[in-house]
This record gives sequence, structure tokens and C-alpha cells, in this order.
Amino acid sequence: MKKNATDPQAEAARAAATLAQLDALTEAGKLRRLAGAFARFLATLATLGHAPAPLLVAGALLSELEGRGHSCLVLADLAQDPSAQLGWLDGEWAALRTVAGPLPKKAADWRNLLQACEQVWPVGDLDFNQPLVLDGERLYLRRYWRDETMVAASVVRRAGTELPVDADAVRRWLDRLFEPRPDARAAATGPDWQKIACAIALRSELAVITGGPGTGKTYTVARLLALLFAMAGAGQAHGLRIALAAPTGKAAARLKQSIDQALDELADKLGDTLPLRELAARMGAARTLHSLLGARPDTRSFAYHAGNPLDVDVLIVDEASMVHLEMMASLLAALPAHARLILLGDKDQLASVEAGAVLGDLCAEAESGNYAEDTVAYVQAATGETIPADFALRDGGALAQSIVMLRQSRRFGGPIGALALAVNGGDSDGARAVLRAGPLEHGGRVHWIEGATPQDALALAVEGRAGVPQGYRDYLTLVKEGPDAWGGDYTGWVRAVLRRFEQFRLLCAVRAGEWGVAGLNEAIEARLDAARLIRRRGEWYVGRPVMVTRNDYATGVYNGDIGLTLPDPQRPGSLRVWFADGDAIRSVLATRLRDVETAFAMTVHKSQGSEFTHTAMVLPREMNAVLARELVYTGITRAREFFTLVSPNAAVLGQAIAERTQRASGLREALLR
Ligand SMILES: Nc1ncnc2c1ncn2[C@@H]1O[C@H](COP(=O)(O)OP(=O)(O)OP(=O)(O)O)[C@@H](O)[C@H]1O
Repeated sequence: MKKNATDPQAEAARAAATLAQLDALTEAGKLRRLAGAFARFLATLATLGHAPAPLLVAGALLSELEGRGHSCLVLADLAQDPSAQLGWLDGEWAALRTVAGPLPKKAADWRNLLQACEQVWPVGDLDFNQPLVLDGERLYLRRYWRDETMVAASVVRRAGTELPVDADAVRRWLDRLFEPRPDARAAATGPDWQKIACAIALRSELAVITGGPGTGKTYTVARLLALLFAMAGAGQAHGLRIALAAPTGKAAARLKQSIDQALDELADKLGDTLPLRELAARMGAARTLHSLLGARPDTRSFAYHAGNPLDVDVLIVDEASMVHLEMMASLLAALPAHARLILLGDKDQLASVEAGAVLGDLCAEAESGNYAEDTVAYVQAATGETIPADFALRDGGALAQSIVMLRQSRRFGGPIGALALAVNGGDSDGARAVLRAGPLEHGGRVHWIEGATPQDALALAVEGRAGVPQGYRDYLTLVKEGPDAWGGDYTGWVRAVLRRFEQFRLLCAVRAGEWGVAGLNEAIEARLDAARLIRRRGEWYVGRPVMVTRNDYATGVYNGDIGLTLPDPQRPGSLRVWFADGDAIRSVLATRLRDVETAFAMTVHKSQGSEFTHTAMVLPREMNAVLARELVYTGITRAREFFTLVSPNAAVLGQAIAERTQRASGLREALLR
């Protein structure tokens, strides 16, 4: 190791003082425990004297950022002052700098310092399996560097594989699969991006179809499946192995339902030309990614991997914005080289809870298209659609040729769509205008309770609002009536209760405090109890909605699953929790569920992949590190027909819209290499 400091004793004292300062930051709630522990671990690896204090700082911050969804530490951020990124007060960074310092002021100096440390592998040097990796001016935990490098290489390879396509045949099929668009509409809305997406997806082993809610991602992919089936020819179509997957059980069930419905409609339209119903039946259920890859209890490894690949030719993954870096790496590793991967998702939604923002990184250029000349020519031949010059002028790489953004929403044209669009575009005045015009102009579709009190939120949760009947009273009334009101049909009653519960949901931006999940769940329970809609007896009671917080392979419930607690008809006095699985329902004895929490209020993060007829979103009183445009957009787009914003402090909406989630990652750059 090249020495940075001269006096070993002074260096030892500085390292010890730095670790103590990191502990103090942990106590102050500014660092997670793991960050300090990781710095200590780095210190124990020093065989040549003591670990330099700046390395311990960088290691702790890297670990902290990983916990906040970043896949690396950008040295330029570290050089400037990471306080804002970390949500630290000025004095806190200054204090750490004083004990560990002097710290480099330039990214290049940080790089020089770190590459001299024995705990760091500078990419390209001799590799001793050091825990930290230095790639250019980014510092990684080794696992994330490996995943990011793997994802970039695999994506670029797949996107760059040009498969032979008979453009004339594609065009003939697309003309049958899609309705002709009247000229006037075509002129107003630009080319038919849905058709273009199908043609583009046929050409390589990777396709990314992104778009906001209701832009027809599922509609398009059903037609793409029919097209793949048609193009495979009579001989091979029957052998085509297609798998559907999504990050959560609910999203998987929704995908399967929508695709089945779309294929059914197509089958009616096309008659006997293609056996589409057979295709739908053969596809089997959509699965969670965990189950598809063969997750095993208590280990990060999967049954399917590069050495034992999945048995598929086409894999469709919906809600891809929720797929984190490690999962994407595992998925790509387990995919056979010849298989096609089709990712569907909304690039503007919140990124995954875990580290990485893979879909966002892949789609960084999606708005502008960046189609190369040969893509434009191919699209023209295969679809008859002309990609406008605006989307074809730039010099796009291989990945850009595999991405299509759907730009016209069929379901979201009204005020909720206008609100989502304003938020997404960073236009907080526009968002406020839509919300304030809500009750009068929009027939109550959107509504803003400004300057809300906790009582307002509770009243909304229980009763809904005028003209929009759904609140939790609705499903709980059905629960109280019991299966007798359903002619004694217990299963029919359970289905009806589950459906009604899906009508309304209260989403929170934060977990803690009276405006967070914890406080609101408690308050809503108390209010419902007082209204005699529930009778709390300890933790479990009839009507309790719960969300699973950890995968449990023994009972078959997964993180994010939502169920309702109802009496067990077989065992009077005991309770079962019922979960909807698409059209099917299943249940688990309440006492067997270990990691669950009450779900009258849930976080926007956890609501991804779900939609409710009426969605209410509660913002906290003060701006908070998790509040950002992507979160507000995701909350709004969970609403199918009605949206209510509840905010005690009107200013927070604008502040949240102004804030963008920036996840540090080297993926965008690696994709362009
Ligand atoms: N080209 C089209 N012609 C007619 N109807 C369409 C077309 N595209 C989409 N739709 C209809 O619009 C609705 C929304 O489409 P779809 O569910 O595929 O959107 P999505 O992007 O998958 O939405 P989400 O992200 O909410 O799942 C559906 O009812 C679908 O049938």
C-alpha cells in the first residue's frame, strides 16, 4: 500500500476517532448500524498499518447509500459535500471531516487515495477479491459492481443481436392484429407506437416497452405474443415456451388476467387463423420473479442460474420499474442465451425499494427515441409507420433500438391523467390548478384536502368523500353481514369482500408520525372500533387487512401480499387471512402468519403494481428525504377513477414535485460504453 499518512500512531488515532464519530452519527439516526459496522470490517482488513480514515468514511457512506437504493458512491459527490444527499446538517459532515481529515476536495484525489488502499480493487488491477471496487470515479460494494457490469453487458449483447425478420410478413400480421386508425387520429397522435413496439421487439433478444398507466403495454404485448406465435410458423409455434412474471404476486396476477383477456378478444377477431386460446392455456400462470427463479429459503441464490437456465424462449416481465439490480442480474443470468426478454413498465415510477433503478437507467433516452437509420427503415417496412424525424435524428446506440415508449394513454385522459402529467413534468402550478379545480370542474374525480387535520384523514378513510362512496366502511359492512347475506356462499362472500376492499386505499408517503403509516393505521383502527365496524381483540380481529412484510415459503405468502382476516367457517372462533390471486383466492390461518402489519394505510412504495378505484394519498406536514416527484406520480397513478390528496401543509406538494430521485449508478454510462 502506498502510504498517505506518515505517522502510524496518528493514523491509528484518526481511524479510531473516525469510527467513534460514525457511531455518534448512527446514534443520531444519520447512519444505519450496518454502515459503521462495515467501516469497522474494512479497518480489520488492514494488514499494512492502519486503515486510512478517509477510506472508513467512504466505506460507511457507501454502505449507507446502498441502504437508500444507490448502487455506488460517486466520488464527485463525496468531494463536494454529501450532506444534502444524506440529509445531514452541515455541522455533521464538518465534524466527521475534522476527525478523519484532511479529506480530498476533488474526485480525482479521492480516486488516488482509494486506489492505494488494500481494501479496494481498482478495476483492471490485480484482483485479490477486495470488498470494495473502484471503477473510474465510482466506488462500489463488490456485489453491486458485479451485478451492474453483468446487467450492462447482457443488456447490450441482447439488444445488439439482430434476429432475422420477414418484414413483409410482420406487416401483414400487424395489420390484422391492430385496428386501422382513422387518418385524422393518426395525424393528431403521431405514429402507432404500439405497432412499432411489436416490430422492434421481434428484431432482437431484448425489448423494453415503457409508458404511463393505460398506454397499452399489456394490450401491445398480447399482440406481440400472437405475432411471435404467427411468425414461428405452424411447425414451431406449439413448442414456443412463454413465461410471464412480475415482481409481486398481485402484479403477476394482473398481467395474466389482462393478457388472457386480450388474447381472448384477439381469438374472437382472428377466428381459426391462430390457436390463441391454446397459446393462453399453455402459458400457465404468471409468477413472481422469486418463484420463477426458484427462490430458496434463507439464501440469496436461486435454483435457476447461468449453469441451470430457465426453460423458456420468451420471458415477459411486467412492472419492471420494481425490479432491483440484484434481481435483474439474477434474471439475466438465468435466461438462456437464445431467449427473448420483454420488459414492460413505467420508467417514471418510483424505483425499486432495493438498490438500483434499472428500468429508469435503461430508459434514460426513451423520450427522445434515438432511432438509427436502419431501425427507421425496418419500422417503415414492418409496420408502415414513419418514425418522425424528431425521434430519429440522434445517434442512438444498440439499446435505443430496442426501446419503445408508448405515449398515448387510453384510460388516463381525464383529470387524474392531467395531474399525473403535470407532476411528471415538474409543473407544480399545473398540478395545483388541476387539484383545486377538482370538485367543480371534474365531478369529484380529483380532490385536495388542503390544510388537512388528522380528523379529515380519518373521516375520509372511514366514510370516503361526498359523491365517492368508498371508504373502509363499505367493505366492513359486507364483512359484518357475513356469508348469510350471500345465501350462505362463503367463497362468494370472501371474493366480494376482497373486491370491495380493493375499491379504496389510503397511501402514505412516510412510515413514521401521525401522517405516516404507523400513526394512521393506529388511528383508523381506533376510529373503526369506535364506529363498531371492527372489534379489536388483541392483534387479530375480523376485518383486519394485513400486508405481508417478508417472504414466507412455508405458508406461500410473499412480501407485499395483502390479505383480509375473516372467520374460519371450519373452525368456529379461529381466523383465516384471505388473499386474492387473480381470479383465485387462497387462505392461511391467521396464527401462522408471522411477518405482517395492518394495512388500512400503506406506503406508496408498497402500493406499486396495484390500482384502486379511489386512491387517497397523504403527504406529511414537513418535507422529508423520501418525498420526490416519482413518489407523488406513483401515488396518483394508483387511482383508477378517483384521487384524493390529503395534506396538512399545502407547500409540501410543490416541494416534493421539485425534488427528483437521483440514484447513483454506473449503469447508464456502462450501457453506452
Ligand atoms: N390500440 C388500442 N385500441 C383500443 N384499445 C386499446 C388500445 N391500447 C390499449 N387499449 C385499451 O386501453 C386500456 C389500457 O391498456 P393496458 O391495460 O394494456 O395499458 P397498460 O399500459 O398495460 O396499463 P397499466 O400500466 O395500468 O397496466 C385497456 O382497456 C386496453 O384494452
